[in-house]
Amino acid sequence: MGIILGVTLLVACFTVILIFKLSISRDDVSSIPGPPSKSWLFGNLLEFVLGLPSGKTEFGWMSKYGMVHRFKACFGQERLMVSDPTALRYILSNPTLFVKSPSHQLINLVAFGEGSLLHAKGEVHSRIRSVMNPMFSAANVRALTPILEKAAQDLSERWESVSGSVIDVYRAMHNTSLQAVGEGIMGHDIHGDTAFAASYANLVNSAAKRSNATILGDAILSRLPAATASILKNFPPPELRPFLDHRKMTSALATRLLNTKTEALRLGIEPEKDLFSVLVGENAELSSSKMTFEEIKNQFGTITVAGEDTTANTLVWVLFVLSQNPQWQDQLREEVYQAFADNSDSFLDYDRLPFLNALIKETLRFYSTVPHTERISAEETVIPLSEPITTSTGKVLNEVKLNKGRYVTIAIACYQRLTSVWGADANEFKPSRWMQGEAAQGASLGPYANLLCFLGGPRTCIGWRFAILETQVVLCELIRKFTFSLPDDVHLQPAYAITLVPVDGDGKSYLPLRVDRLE
Ligand code: HEM
Repeated sequence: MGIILGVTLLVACFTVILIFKLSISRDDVSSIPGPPSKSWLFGNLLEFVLGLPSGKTEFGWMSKYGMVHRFKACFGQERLMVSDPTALRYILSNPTLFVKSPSHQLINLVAFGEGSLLHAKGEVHSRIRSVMNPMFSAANVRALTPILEKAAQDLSERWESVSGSVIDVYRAMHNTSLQAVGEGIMGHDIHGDTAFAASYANLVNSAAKRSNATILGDAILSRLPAATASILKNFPPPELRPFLDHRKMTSALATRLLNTKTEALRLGIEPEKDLFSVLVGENAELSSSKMTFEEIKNQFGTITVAGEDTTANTLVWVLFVLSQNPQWQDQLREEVYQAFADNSDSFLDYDRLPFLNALIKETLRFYSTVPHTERISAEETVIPLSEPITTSTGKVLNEVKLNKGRYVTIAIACYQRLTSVWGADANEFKPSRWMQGEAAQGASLGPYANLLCFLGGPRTCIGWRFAILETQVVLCELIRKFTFSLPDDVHLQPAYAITLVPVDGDGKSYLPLRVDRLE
């Protein structure tokens, strides 16, 4: 009798475990076609993350396996790669269902602290966004035009004395972008603050490093229990140390700047134009949704990192393209001369220069500054598709069922090469596609020109207007005064370093251009 009872209990337990296992593995991911895995340890990540030129791997997968396919990450983990517009809209409009991965969250926490826009989630994120969105309104950003023009003029003055030589335009764009973010957003010359600039450079260099070790480190960080984050925030592993150092550096500076801005407000002094002064003023008027001092403070580092590197690299790619196309330089210069000659307002309306904006949009489409980002499903869910998928067993899926905890790669660069959205010439760099209005077919995804480069939904890039204005202003200043050419012996290709950067044969981020002053 005892034996029968024991066996019955064992069978019952086994059945419960089996049902549980079947129920958690019943989603569609494993049956979706994708590239064969290269190894259990790295899956397909080495070719995806380190492959050169960056983008070649995922564009190849997309044309072979379609807009939604499966690939492998470290330790045999399966992930979905998504560029299907319908699926992307669903993922982006549900930020509490598709959350950031633990390793991204840990990095954001170490680098920026609690309440940073890049780290906050759920209701805290919604509240902070609702307070900060007006800070980046079209009017507030447009009011920064003179500050951005000054940063661009400082650069062109520095270049006067080196005209005729080959300059590392990559470094120069990063310096100018740091000046623009510092003076336009913080109201402080962080570019001239050597200790800050050095600590920032250290952080960017650490973040940009990609290797077998960083890929593995990322996979391990993602598997640590959530409770370890509060310890690692202040005692991070060595590779995250520059992030902590920079958080401390930014925190001290931000406290000083915020105290000054708050005191100016209290004394009724006319606020400066910088966006943090605007935020301090607007936040003081609020009651229930107010941001705390600590929350505002933690946005300083967030904005520096999110705003400097991305915009600088956008400028880098536009100048890379122009340096090989003198006829586009002439066309742009002609348009800019004309616009300045005709302008009678205090600011030039840069949005009204068709070729300038066509070049910027095409660069953001073709050289997507942030080529991809990732999310994890926080719950079981079903992703709708715009085109059906045929699984490895021949089943046709009109939607994809996902278990909780599934990784989804948001394939920004792939979406921006979809022939169904951009036309048969999607793989050509062609500014003229923007000259007759919008270039994309279908409903809009992102905030700007139907591009996904600034993402979409509630976690859309908050600084996209600032990025566009900075790019417009710097390009106009430079093209009025200089010509650019790529030396014959320089060979560069795009590489993934969180953002997309040009690298030489040694893997160094670099853009050496011959810069000549126009008579
Ligand atoms: C061409 C330049 C830029 C590009 C391509 C870009 C791209 C992006 C992308 C793709 C995201 C979403 C990341 C994710 O959730 O995984 C993002 C978020 C963000 N960006 Fe930008 N960005 C640019 C410039 C800027 C600038 C100039 C600023 C600030 C001045 C800025 C501030 C932010 C912030 C704070 C977030 C987090 C928003 C949130 O989660 O609510 N970005 N950006």
